[in-house]
Amino acid sequence: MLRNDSQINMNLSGVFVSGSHEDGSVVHRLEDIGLEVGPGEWLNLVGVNGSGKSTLARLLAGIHLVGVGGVIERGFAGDDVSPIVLQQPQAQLFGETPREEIQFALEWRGVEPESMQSRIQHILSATGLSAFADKAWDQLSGGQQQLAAIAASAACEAPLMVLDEVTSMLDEANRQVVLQIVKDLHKNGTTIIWVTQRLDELDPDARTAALAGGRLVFNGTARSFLFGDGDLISPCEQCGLRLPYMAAMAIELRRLGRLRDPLPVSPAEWERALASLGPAVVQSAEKHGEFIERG
Ligand SMILES: Nc1ncnc2c1ncn2[C@@H]1O[C@H](COP(=O)(O)OP(=O)(O)OP(=O)(O)O)[C@@H](O)[C@H]1O
Repeated sequence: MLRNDSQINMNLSGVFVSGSHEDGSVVHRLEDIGLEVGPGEWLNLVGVNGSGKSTLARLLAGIHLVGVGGVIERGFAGDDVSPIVLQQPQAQLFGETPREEIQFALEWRGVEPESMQSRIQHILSATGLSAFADKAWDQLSGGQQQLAAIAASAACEAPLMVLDEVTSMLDEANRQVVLQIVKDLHKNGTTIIWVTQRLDELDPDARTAALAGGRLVFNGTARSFLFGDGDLISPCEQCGLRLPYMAAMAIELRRLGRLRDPLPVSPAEWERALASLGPAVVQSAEKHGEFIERG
């Protein structure tokens, strides 16, 4: 394991990233970001398109960006660039096959040759890529290439891993595979930065930071991001994001006096909440059933 034992938080203060458009006008990709990330945390990054999620994700991974200013202390994550998986895997593949990709990642992290083969086999099998391990990229689908990029990053077992909308091109089965791998890494102490547009996949208690126009506009739990603290318009809606169907239903049921705070978010919480409601509500929820079935 290459984990850094340091317990020092990662800390960003007054961070900005500015650039310029082709016509020379200045664009602020990030402005005045103050954010702390502790070792072992899971931090969701959310926001509409162009709000600055990918820029912040790259900064947190330790990638140097042109036009950056402010204070960035990487604490437990150390000085090395952390494994980062992007939405478009093609942009980051170095090897010619999934096996090579994973091997390159392990070599980059300085893993001893003796443990390399077992780690490669383990992650190939966990991602369901064993049968495709030695195929060239042009024989693999976009989703399989994405899985290979995730496998290579996960195999590193680094103190921090950044995933930028990595499930957007995966089918439901592979999305679940990836979520499980990342959850297992998190359980073993890896800090996770999870950029997502899928608000229905947020764990209710996971810290969630929301960006709007390059600024950090919310930093709290996913539950309070979705429902607010008695606000008329929830932080989620204030950011211009649409509430997931189930969250909107929970708010409506609260308005009707059928549910009380804390409102349910996870499938397990919904099962408990639905048990206390009448069959009409349950049928309506089941019509939008994927969420319930995942429980
Ligand atoms: N290389 C770049 N140079 C200059 N401006 C950039 C560059 N990359 C992104 N931007 C601008 O910075 C802002 C934030 O972009 P970023 O990709 O971080 O947003 P995002 O929230 O990840 O968007 P999306 O959800 O569409 O991926 C946008 O206004 C974008 O146009």
